[in-house]
Amino acid sequence: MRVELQQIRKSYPLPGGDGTVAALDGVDLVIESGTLCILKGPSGSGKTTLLSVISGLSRPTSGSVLLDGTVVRNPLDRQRGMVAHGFQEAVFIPELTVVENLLLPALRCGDRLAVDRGERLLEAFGLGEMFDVPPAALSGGEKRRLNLARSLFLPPRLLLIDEPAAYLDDGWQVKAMEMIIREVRDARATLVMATHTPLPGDEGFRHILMHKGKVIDDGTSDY
Ligand SMILES: Nc1ncnc2c1ncn2[C@@H]1O[C@H](COP(=O)(O)OP(=O)(O)OP(=O)(O)O)[C@@H](O)[C@H]1O
Repeated sequence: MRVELQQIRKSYPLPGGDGTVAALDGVDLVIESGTLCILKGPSGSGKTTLLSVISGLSRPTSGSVLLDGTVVRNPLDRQRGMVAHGFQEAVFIPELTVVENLLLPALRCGDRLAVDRGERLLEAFGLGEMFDVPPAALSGGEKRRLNLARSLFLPPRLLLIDEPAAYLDDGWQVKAMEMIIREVRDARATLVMATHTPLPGDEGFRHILMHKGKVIDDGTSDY
């Protein structure tokens, strides 16, 4: 999926209602379909906000988001375009088990192939013994792995991940990155991952650098 951002601004009210802070300050960016990107920049530079705006979880104050050339205005438009995200703080349904949380999109159709794929993904993310426990019983790293598995379950055309390494030990950082890259390449999807630390296996990625709400290097010159 091709992503195009035109003059995106996002402001938040300052605490106390005295003015606003510009989390995004006029971002123009084009990411061609199938590109694997790292979004870098210091804490507070706007990486999470940018991912939220692309995913539709947050509306820009002004500017346009185009997916495959079409302006999108709400999360449902994105669902049709298969946008998935693995943000740091995952929300799971507490009454459902781990495997049910992952399979939720397939439960209604009961498609056996989808169920097999979901179970394989959970096993690949080291959750093979955890199918039937509630998400509350998982550790921080296990929850993170469930969240990543869930973001890959319906092969996305655009995958947005905030801090993929968060809560993962070194071994799982490497394995999770391998899995993400393999699935994204198989699906010929576009990948944007925000991080301020180098990620294992990110060689050959396009590196986009943010600073104070702006893209200061879009990574096309050395890509
Ligand atoms: N909901 C919010 N309300 C008010 N200000 C916000 C909100 N979300 C983000 N901000 C502000 O917008 C700016 C950009 O934040 P953002 O979380 O996008 O940065 P980031 O680059 O992802 O940072 P980090 O690497 O620490 O996660 C920061 O100044 C932050 O304080």
